[in-house]
Amino acid sequence: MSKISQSFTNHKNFIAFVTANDPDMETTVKNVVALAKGGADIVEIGIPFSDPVADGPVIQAADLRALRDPDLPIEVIFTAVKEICLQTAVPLVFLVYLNVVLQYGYERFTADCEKFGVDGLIIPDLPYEERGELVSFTDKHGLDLIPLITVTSGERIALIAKEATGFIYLVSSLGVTGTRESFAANLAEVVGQIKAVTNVPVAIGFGVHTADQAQAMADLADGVIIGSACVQIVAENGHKAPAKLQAYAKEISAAVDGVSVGNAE
Ligand SMILES: O=P(O)(O)OC[C@@H](O)[C@@H](O)c1c[nH]c2ccccc12
Repeated sequence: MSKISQSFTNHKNFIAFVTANDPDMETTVKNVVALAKGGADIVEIGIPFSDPVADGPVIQAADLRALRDPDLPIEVIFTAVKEICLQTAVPLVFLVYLNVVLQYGYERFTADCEKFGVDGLIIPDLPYEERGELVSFTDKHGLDLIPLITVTSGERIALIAKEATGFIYLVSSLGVTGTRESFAANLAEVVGQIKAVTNVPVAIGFGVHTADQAQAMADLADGVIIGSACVQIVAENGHKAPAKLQAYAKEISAAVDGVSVGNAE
């Protein structure tokens, strides 16, 4: 069992997201460590990208801040990962657009993930049909390739779920990342469809920001993912973000931990 799926054993997960190099790499390292200290069970690190099509305004703005230095080499992000791993054992996932991985090269990218301590990848613009080639490399290097499932995918749900490792990222509602007040009405039903074909844990993301919402999502599934709300804390607090993120993670993980594991099984 992978380090990522293991983290769901007997326990609902809070998965946090921050963009790398926002506002700088040193703060990113501190932010990830602070989220883990506050109780985040997994941390997603976003690799900044010039055309983040799945992202709403908050994460787009973070990408712009991170890319003010347009030649940010991926190597710098790998070095930061190594630094993070010296300070915390929290599983790490890269949220990365396909073009970045293609440019760096499938073998080199996945080998470096293994070498520096990344446990999984989420590639929002990688279509299910095109994951085959990459899977041979993620398998070779012990990485989970975490698929996104949307509530509209109908019969595709079973197809995608069956191949998943690590966890399944269930997108709470159509559109781009960013905080919301309501979610697709049939989330429980979709979780049921996924559970019918796989034991891989399901975490729900897109739009969640309050402790109450996090609790409701953890109640429906095995975990909850929060991105834009964390990134907004970074935007508002800059170098002082680590302490604020730690406090926020503490509040969210208390809400998520309060949900008993029997749900959504
Ligand atoms: O920002 P939100 O609405 O809390 O959603 C999580 C999300 O930020 C994170 O998982 C993510 C960041 N960029 C993405 C692109 C596609 C899918 C998911 C993501």
